[in-house]
Amino acid sequence: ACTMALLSHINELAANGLPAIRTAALWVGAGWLLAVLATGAMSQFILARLGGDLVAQLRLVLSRRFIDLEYEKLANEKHAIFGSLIEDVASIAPLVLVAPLLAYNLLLVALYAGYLASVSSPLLCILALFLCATVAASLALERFLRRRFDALREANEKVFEYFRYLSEGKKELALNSARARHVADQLIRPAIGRSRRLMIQVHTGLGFNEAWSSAVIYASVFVVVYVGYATLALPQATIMRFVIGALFLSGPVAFIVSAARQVGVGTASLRHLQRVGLDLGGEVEPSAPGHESEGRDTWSNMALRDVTYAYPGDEDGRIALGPIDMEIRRGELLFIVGGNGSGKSTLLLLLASLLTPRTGELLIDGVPLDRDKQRHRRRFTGVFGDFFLFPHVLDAAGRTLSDERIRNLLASLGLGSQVRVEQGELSKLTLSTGQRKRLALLQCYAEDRDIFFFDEWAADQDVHFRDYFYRTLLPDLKAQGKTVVAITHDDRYFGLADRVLKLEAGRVVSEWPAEVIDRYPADPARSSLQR
Ligand SMILES: Nc1ncnc2c1ncn2[C@@H]1O[C@H](COP(=O)(O)OP(=O)(O)OP(=O)(O)O)[C@@H](O)[C@H]1O
Repeated sequence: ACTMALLSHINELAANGLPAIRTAALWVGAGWLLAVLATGAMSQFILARLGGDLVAQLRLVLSRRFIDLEYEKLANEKHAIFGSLIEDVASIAPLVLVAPLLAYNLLLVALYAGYLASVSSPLLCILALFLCATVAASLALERFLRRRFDALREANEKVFEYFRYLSEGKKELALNSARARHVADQLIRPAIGRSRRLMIQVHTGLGFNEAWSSAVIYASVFVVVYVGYATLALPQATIMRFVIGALFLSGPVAFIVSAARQVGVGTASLRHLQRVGLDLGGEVEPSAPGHESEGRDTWSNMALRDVTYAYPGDEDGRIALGPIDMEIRRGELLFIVGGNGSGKSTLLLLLASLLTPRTGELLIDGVPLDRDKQRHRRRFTGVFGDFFLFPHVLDAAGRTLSDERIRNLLASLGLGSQVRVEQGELSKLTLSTGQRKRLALLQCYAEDRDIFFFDEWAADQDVHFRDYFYRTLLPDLKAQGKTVVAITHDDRYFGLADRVLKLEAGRVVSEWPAEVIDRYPADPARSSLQR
């Protein structure tokens, strides 16, 4: 409104010349200018706040969606999803920020159009024809470029995947210059080349659109002047007022056209997020409440019946596990053994309901686990083969463990002198692989859930600590009533288990009960076992 008033004042002076009291015209002009400045600054402040709020909300929603995303989805689209964390958030943020500015500029266009209608409706019709041509061309270009934007998004994903090779394979690349050259020349260079080509195509299209739009605006002003004099025989003052107004209008129109850039990149990222299962729509529900009040969990038997599993990423649909029938009894110490690729880790993920069986079902005390997977998952704590360490030590309810308790655990795991703790946060996670596994074990003790699982936990431990793990820690857990499922290749400790389940090519080939394990293998240390 202030800009409109300033425009009207300028037009008045341009058409009629200065009034008798010249200083009055000056003060009125200065007043409107100040008003434009003040309201402009205020609206920018409001827009900045709105933009900041929108970006914060976007980040919150995305992080919540990542947390809610099923592991199964993530496991098979790791690169795509990590790419989303980096690229999509970066390109959706400007899209979100541009939205209020678009609204603001659309409002300005509507106001200027209203003003121009009051000057001359026939001239506004001519201008509108040109603007419609610009909008139609922009929309057609958007449709044309949409596939290229998606292709650019995919090409960037490939580049990020190869960048990961650089950071995660740094040691291997430093040792092997031939591989480093292969990664640089055969992988990264072509991927960057493809991304560059697409980027040039997309941005040339957008640049052409911007150049076309400003040419159309100038053409429209030219035609307005020409038709105004030649055909409509309008007075000079009307044509001048209209031309000045049209030039004011060209600013917001140019902004709207140039916003197509952010909109194109941002919407390609939105489509990518949807493709990988991260829909930004809907509300962010508050975090699931603690489960301290759930009461005692009384399960006594957990079974897989006729279960098969095939990884979705596996194109030939190869069955990774099954058909399999097995059970876990509450309070037992179960070892799962078998060769590489026999399905041990997959079995563990199915038991914890992190993977969903393709056929068959998981039964808890004979009842199929259909709903409330979260509740079932809360029964488990453990160390995966590819575990991740968090610095904060939390109990099962998500409360920080006391520093004193953590220090005791660190000391019992032989890490007292290496890792310090302050307000439940470990000072250091960059340790040797074996030591990091001990920290992962510490987290399990902190969580203290019903079922402890270990995926070849002891493989990286020294002889002393491995012995301590099998002969002291596991029996202690069992004595506390915990159920322990351990994947292991350490056959000299098989005798400690209640049962040993052997897998081969995804199937259970043998199950040794305690009596048989007692005779196998011959272990001189067995005599010292409690059993
Ligand atoms: N993410 C995956 N995508 C496709 N196939 C997979 C995936 N993870 C495992 N597999 C396949 O599933 C089968 C079982 O794998 P799993 O990791 O369960 O074996 P494992 O017994 O734990 O092996 P290891 O002793 O080497 O850890 C294997 O044939 C493996 O190739």
